[in-house]
Amino acid sequence: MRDQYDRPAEPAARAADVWKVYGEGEARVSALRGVSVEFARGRFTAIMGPSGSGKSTLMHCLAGLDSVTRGEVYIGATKLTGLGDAGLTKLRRTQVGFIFQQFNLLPTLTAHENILLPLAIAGRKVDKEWFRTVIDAVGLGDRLDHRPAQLSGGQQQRVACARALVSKPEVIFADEPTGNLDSRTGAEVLGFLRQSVHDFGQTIVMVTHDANAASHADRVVFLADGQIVHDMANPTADGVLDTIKRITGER
Ligand SMILES: Nc1ncnc2c1ncn2[C@@H]1O[C@H](COP(=O)(O)OP(=O)(O)OP(=O)(O)O)[C@@H](O)[C@H]1O
Repeated sequence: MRDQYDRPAEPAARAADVWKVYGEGEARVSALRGVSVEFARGRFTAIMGPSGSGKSTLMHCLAGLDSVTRGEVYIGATKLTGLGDAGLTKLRRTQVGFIFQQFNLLPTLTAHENILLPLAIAGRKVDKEWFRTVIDAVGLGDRLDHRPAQLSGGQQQRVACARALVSKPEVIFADEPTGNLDSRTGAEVLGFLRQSVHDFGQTIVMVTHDANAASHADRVVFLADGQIVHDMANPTADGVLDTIKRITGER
């Protein structure tokens, strides 16, 4: 079945009763305790919660960067749990895009080369028209030959956004994408992420501590102590702040 945008109807990513336990004995930590959540296609979702609530663990499990102790994870129709290392590597290369707080660009490569690196590694052909569309959207046309050190933080993060988008992944996972940017530049990057959801139907899941950043999303999922404690549609910064205060107060 497909939806009105001709996208498959299943969620872009899904966790079903996921548990993640680190360590043993005295050092045992249950970072995720029975998390079930679906991320609809073409939506921008923020994950929030106090420090240590399991946000990064959930993102890493969803992206196939970490294994789950119990439960199941899907990217599109692909079940990650049970895929071997080779299968997971292929999935991460073809179906998942990443945006990190520290940009994670290779310093010796130009913006152009950085953007195309994941496709080169995966041995995939470049769709030139799509590449142009992405470059125009992030507004990097005149910076493509620059190396990261010759770009501002905001420009570097836009290169990272283009790198994530160019392979048309099922989901882009963004880990504190504005954490290293001032508020104006951060807002530009968030505006661009929002636009890629609206214009290209991209699915984005973003971990953030910033209520203002979360208010750019369609939905905010709140974690506390490894469990989902609240799910908010059409968030406002004030609504997000109130919820965070309530969750922190209840702990
Ligand atoms: N590799 C690991 N080994 C042992 N414990 C871990 C490991 N990774 C995370 N944890 C623990 O799991 C819990 C959840 O951590 P996680 O990093 O997912 O939280 P978070 O919400 O992303 O926190 P923050 O906002 O501080 O980044 C914490 O108690 C943390 O100490």
